[in-house]
Amino acid sequence: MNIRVGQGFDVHRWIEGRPLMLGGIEVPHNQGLLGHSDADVLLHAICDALLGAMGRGDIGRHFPDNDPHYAGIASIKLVKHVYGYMQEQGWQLINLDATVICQQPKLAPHIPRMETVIAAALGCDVEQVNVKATTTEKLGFTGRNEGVAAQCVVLLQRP
Ligand SMILES: Nc1ccn([C@@H]2O[C@H](COP(=O)(O)O)[C@@H](O)[C@H]2O)c(=O)n1
Ligand SMILES: C[C@@]1(CO)OP(=O)(O)OP(=O)(O)OC[C@H]1O
Repeated sequence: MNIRVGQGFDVHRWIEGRPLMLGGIEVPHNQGLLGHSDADVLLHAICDALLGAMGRGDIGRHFPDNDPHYAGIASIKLVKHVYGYMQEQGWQLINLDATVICQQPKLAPHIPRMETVIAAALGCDVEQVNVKATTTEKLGFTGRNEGVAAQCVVLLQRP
């Protein structure tokens, strides 16, 4: 049995006039995040954690941010693509634990739906997926509402 850990981290800046996509769902808010894709910072951290565990680089290597094909793309499609690599190489998710770091909005009410969408994209049970949220107590760039950060740790196994 081969077991490997992976971690991912990403940051996107707040911007007016875009929907806020987080964890594959639209969270009602007066701002969204800037990015080449839909800027779903949580899903990007998840992609990087999975790619890291597999030893396959990072999200920008697979989905370059200067490729028009990925302009505005729903990041859940990128997660599904990464899941395709996992299947090709025989990797199974043991568990995924992620944290979204932002001062606002309050994410707790939306987290169960994010976990359901993420688990569906990764072909696993929702019990294998845990999403958390924290503020930074108004400190730093997240505390000043300049952007949102996310981090993720995954454990994969290959029988
Ligand atoms: N954007 C956020 C941030 C936090 N939460 C929830 O509030 C709890 C307390 O957060 P602190 O940063 O004050 O420790 C946290 O554990 C989350 O449950 C949230 O929903 N959305
Ligand atoms: C998701 C991708 C897709 O082009 O673009 P962005 O939305 O800019 O996101 P980022 O985390 O900066 O870079 C990764 C890219 O792969």
